[in-house]
Amino acid sequence: MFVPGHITGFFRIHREKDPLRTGSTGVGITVDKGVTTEVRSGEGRIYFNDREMDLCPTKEILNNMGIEGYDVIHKSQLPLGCGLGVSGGCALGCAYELGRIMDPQMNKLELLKIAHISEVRCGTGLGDVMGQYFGGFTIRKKPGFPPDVKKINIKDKDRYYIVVEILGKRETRDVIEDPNWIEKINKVGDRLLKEILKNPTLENFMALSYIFVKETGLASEEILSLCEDLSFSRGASQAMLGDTLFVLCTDEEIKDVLSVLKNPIICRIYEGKYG
Ligand SMILES: Nc1ncnc2c1ncn2[C@@H]1O[C@H](COP(=O)(O)OP(=O)(O)OP(=O)(O)O)[C@@H](O)[C@H]1O
Ligand SMILES: CC(C)(CO)[C@@H](O)C(=O)[O-]
Repeated sequence: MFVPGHITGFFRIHREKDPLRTGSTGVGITVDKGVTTEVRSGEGRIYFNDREMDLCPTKEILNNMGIEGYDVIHKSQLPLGCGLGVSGGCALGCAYELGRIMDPQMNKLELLKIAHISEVRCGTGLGDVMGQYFGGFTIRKKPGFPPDVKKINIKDKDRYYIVVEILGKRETRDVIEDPNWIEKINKVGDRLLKEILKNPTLENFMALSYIFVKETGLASEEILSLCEDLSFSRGASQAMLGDTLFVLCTDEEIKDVLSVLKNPIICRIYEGKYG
């Protein structure tokens, strides 16, 4: 099954003892590049782009669902650890494929729940699977489970591109479990969430995402400087939580956007839903 990549522009961390109540509020968007997951009879091995790997969320789901005798095969168009929600895509894909084997009638929200818990336990995500489940441009109004997600209709979706440039890797866990970062993220994230709800447009999402990375200090100098160079586009910011730039632009702007970047990945907005 294909699960799209997900980019969070800004967020707030909510941490509780119960992993179901732990999560993030915030805003993100799914793109048409992502992860495809298959399961085959095997010995519980996990493969990511043909490499055997102990990928924490996938392993957690295999253990949680207590299903034996299968290997999980992830093929991803995007790398892990770059703020593109790839670990969440692996988690949701794995839960769905195992669910299909265990009980084809299994409630999809139950599978989303299993994927969310695995992301929280591994420290690899707080809200990506929610955005991936609903698809498109989403505002996560409440953290964790059950999801309270507002899906925003995008007028003229096909006019837009999301262009991504990966500059490096960053482990999500190093940020979301650090009290100093949590304090900064939550202060700014709370305020911006109120702002987006007043005017939930893609352009406002990009503008607020840029304010978020500037005010929290999460962006590198290189990314901030690229964002300045891309000010002619519909907006540019850093994908949470990676050393990755993302840009919103239209057909008319894309040529100039690409001329600023070295290794751009050109994506479209993906609005498919899994529920
Ligand atoms: N070779 C590897 N073997 C095992 N685990 C790996 C390997 N490479 C990466 N990982 C794991 O993959 C996970 C990547 O999670 P992370 O949340 O940082 O990335 P992401 O989901 O792609 O991005 P984000 O959550 O920021 O959108 C981490 O748990 C990391 O330890
Ligand atoms: C924590 C996070 C930014 C990591 O990708 C994401 O899971 C989110 O928005 O909750």
